[in-house]
Amino acid sequence: MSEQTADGTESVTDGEKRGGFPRFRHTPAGPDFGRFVEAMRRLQDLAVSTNVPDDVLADIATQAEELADRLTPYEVPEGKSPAGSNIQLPGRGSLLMLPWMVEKFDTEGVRSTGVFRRYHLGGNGAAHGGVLPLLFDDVFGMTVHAGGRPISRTGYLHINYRAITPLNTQLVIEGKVDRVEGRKTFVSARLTDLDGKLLADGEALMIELLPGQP
Ligand SMILES: CCCCCCCCCCCCCC(=O)SCCNC(=O)CCNC(=O)[C@H](O)C(C)(C)COP(=O)(O)OP(=O)(O)OC[C@H]1O[C@@H](n2cnc3c(N)ncnc32)[C@H](O)[C@@H]1OP(=O)(O)O
Repeated sequence: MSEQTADGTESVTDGEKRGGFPRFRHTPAGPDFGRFVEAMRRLQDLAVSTNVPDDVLADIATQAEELADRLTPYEVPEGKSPAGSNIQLPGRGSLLMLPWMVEKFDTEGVRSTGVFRRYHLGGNGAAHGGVLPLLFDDVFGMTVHAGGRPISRTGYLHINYRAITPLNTQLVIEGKVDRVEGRKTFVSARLTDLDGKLLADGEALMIELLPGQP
């Protein structure tokens, strides 16, 4: 059973095993949303890879402020933006997520492919170590969802960095459910290059939320 709330989400009763999570409706991305997100990603890449003369930067900063001012009137609550729920877009349309494409999403697991970009640089051409847990955690969340398990939160996340993760190189991550024990879903994933070389692997415990848990 669920109830409609004022902001259009549905609050869900205990029996639906969603903890305190509201049920959000999918917000479809319009025809230019993917283009917008990719343009923002280019800006992120350039923001960390350019050294702009002061006089030019003053003008660019003004333009960036103007762009933010144009977007501000359209702010919406969590779950009401196209960002995050459009699986046909890189990173499901979320600027936070790696711009990877989901190629497989079913009870056997999740497979996603893509590249780490300049924005994700750690040092000496390799991806920042902190970006990999973001990728793994998101794949684990999708793996739980694709596996038909209830809304869960990450209890722990363990990553083994097996080799340097290169930028601008097509890579693959595959996640699967290993076992289920009551509220606990144990998941694992492997990040490889297209030749199958293992770059990182990880495992996590995803815990089903109890009624009312945030
Ligand atoms: C197209 C659309 C697709 C959309 C896809 C969506 C993708 C979204 C992707 C986003 C995904 C992002 C996801 C995110 O990033 S979620 C954000 C990161 N995670 C959190 O913020 C979680 C914070 N923690 C909590 O909220 C609570 O601790 C929870 C709710 C998780 C459990 O607190 P609760 O009080 O309810 O439970 P419990 O403490 O009785 O424990 C229960 C059981 O678990 C065992 N246990 C607990 N912790 C550990 C541990 N560290 N190692 C080993 N075991 C552990 C414990 O022993 C017990 O076992 P047992 O005694 O029963 O055997």
